[in-house]
Amino acid sequence: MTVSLTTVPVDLGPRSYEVRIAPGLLAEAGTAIAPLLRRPRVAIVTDETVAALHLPALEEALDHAGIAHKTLALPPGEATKGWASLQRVVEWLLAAQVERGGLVLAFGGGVIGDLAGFAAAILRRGVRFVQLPTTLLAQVDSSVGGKTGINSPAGKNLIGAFHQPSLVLADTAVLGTLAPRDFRAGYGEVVKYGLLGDAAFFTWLEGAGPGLASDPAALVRAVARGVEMKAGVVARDETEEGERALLNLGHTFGHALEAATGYDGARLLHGEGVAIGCALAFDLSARLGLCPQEAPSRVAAHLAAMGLPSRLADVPGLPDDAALIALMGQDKKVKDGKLRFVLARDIGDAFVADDVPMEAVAATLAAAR
Ligand SMILES: NC(=O)c1ccc[n+]([C@@H]2O[C@H](COP(=O)([O-])OP(=O)(O)OC[C@H]3O[C@@H](n4cnc5c(N)ncnc54)[C@H](O)[C@@H]3O)[C@@H](O)[C@H]2O)c1
Ligand SMILES: O=C(O)C(=O)C[C@@H](O)[C@H](O)[C@H](O)COP(=O)(O)O
Ligand SMILES: [Zn+2]
Repeated sequence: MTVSLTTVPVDLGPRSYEVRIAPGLLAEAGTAIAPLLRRPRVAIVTDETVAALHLPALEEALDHAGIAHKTLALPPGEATKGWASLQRVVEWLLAAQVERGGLVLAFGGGVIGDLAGFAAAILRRGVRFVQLPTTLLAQVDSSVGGKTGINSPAGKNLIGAFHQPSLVLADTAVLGTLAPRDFRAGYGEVVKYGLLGDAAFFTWLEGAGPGLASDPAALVRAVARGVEMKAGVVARDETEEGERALLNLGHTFGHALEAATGYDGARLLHGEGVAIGCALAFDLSARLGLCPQEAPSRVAAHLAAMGLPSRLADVPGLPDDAALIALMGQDKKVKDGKLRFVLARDIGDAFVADDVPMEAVAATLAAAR
C-alpha cells in the first residue's frame, strides 16, 4: 500500500516552514534541500547509530542532487546533549567553514536535533538548519517548533535558544530500525498530544497504539496529528508566553526525573519520563478534584498497554521526594519563584495551573512510589 505525503505548514511569518511526513522521504532529501542552498554543500550532524544505519541513504540522496557533504557523528544518547558536545559541534562546523548563509542538517533523534539546532543558532550568530528526524519522538515533536538546547546537571534544556528549522523531512520508514524501547519512549510524546488537547485522538491511539510500529499508514497519521497540533500551538505562541506551555504536559515531573537520574538513558529516557509525568499530572489533577477520578486509571492503563512506565517505582534509584521537588524548581515554567503545572480537566483538556498546593504534589509523588 502506498502511503501518501502529509505536509503540515508551520506559519511563522518570515520563519515559516513545512513539515513533510511520509515513508521514503530520505531518498528525496537532496531535491528537497537544494532550493535552500546558496552553494551546493551541507554539514551533517548525526549520531553513530544513525550514521551506521541511514547515512549512506542520505549521502546518496545528496550526491544525486549534486550537494557536497561533510559529516560529524557523535556518540548516541542523552549524555551527548551537553556542553562538551556543543563545543565539539560548533568547532567542527567552523572547521568545515560553514558560512553565515550555509546549511546544517540535523540527522537523528531529539538529542541531535536539539544539539545541532542550538549549534546552528549560535554559529556566526545564527545559520539555517534542516531537521531530518529519525526517531518517533523527533518526528512527532522535537523537530518542530524551534526549541533547541542542551542539558545542565541543574536541569533539562536549561541552556538554549528558539531557532526554527528551514524545513523538516520526517521519513517514517526509518523508524523501522528503532529499538523497541526507543519507539515506545517516542510514543510517550505521541500520547501526550491526545492527553493535552484531543480526546478523540487519544481514543484512536488506545486502539491503534499497540500496532502502530507495524502499520505505516497509522504511523503517518499519528505523527501528522501530533505535528499538526504542535504547529498550531507554535504558530500562536512561538516563544511560550502562554498556550505553548501546554506542550509541557508531563514535563515538570519528567524533567526532574531525568535530571535525578543524571540523564542516564539506561534508567530513564525522555519519553519515558514524559509518560510517567503525564500519569502523575492526571493523578494530581484527580487528587485536586479537577478531573474525573477515572481519567488517571485510563491513562495508566493505556501506558501499561504500550509497555511504558507510569509510576516512580518504575525508575530505579530515585532520590527522595524533597529532592525531586527541588529539581522541579529549575523548571522553565516557574514564575515569581512558584512552580506551575500543566493539569487536566479531563483527557484532551489540559490547562496551566499556577496555584497548585505543594502538599498535593508531595502526596502525588508519595503515592506513585
Ligand atoms: N526540542 C523539542 O521541542 C523537544 C521535544 C521533545 C523532546 N526533546 C528532546 O529530545 C531528546 C530525546 O530524543 P529521542 O528520544 O529521539 O532520543 P535520541 O536522539 O537519543 O534517540 C534515541 C536513540 O535512538 C537511536 N536512533 C535514532 N534514530 C534511529 C533509527 N532510525 N534507527 C535506530 N536507532 C535510532 C539513537 O542513536 C539513540 O540511541 C531529549 O533530549 C528531549 O529533551 C526536544
Ligand atoms: O515544544 C515544546 O514547547 C515542548 O514543550 C515540547 C516538549 O516535548 C519538549 O520536551 C521540550 O523541549 C520541553 O521544553 P522545555 O522548555 O521544558 O525544555
Ligand atoms: Zn518532551
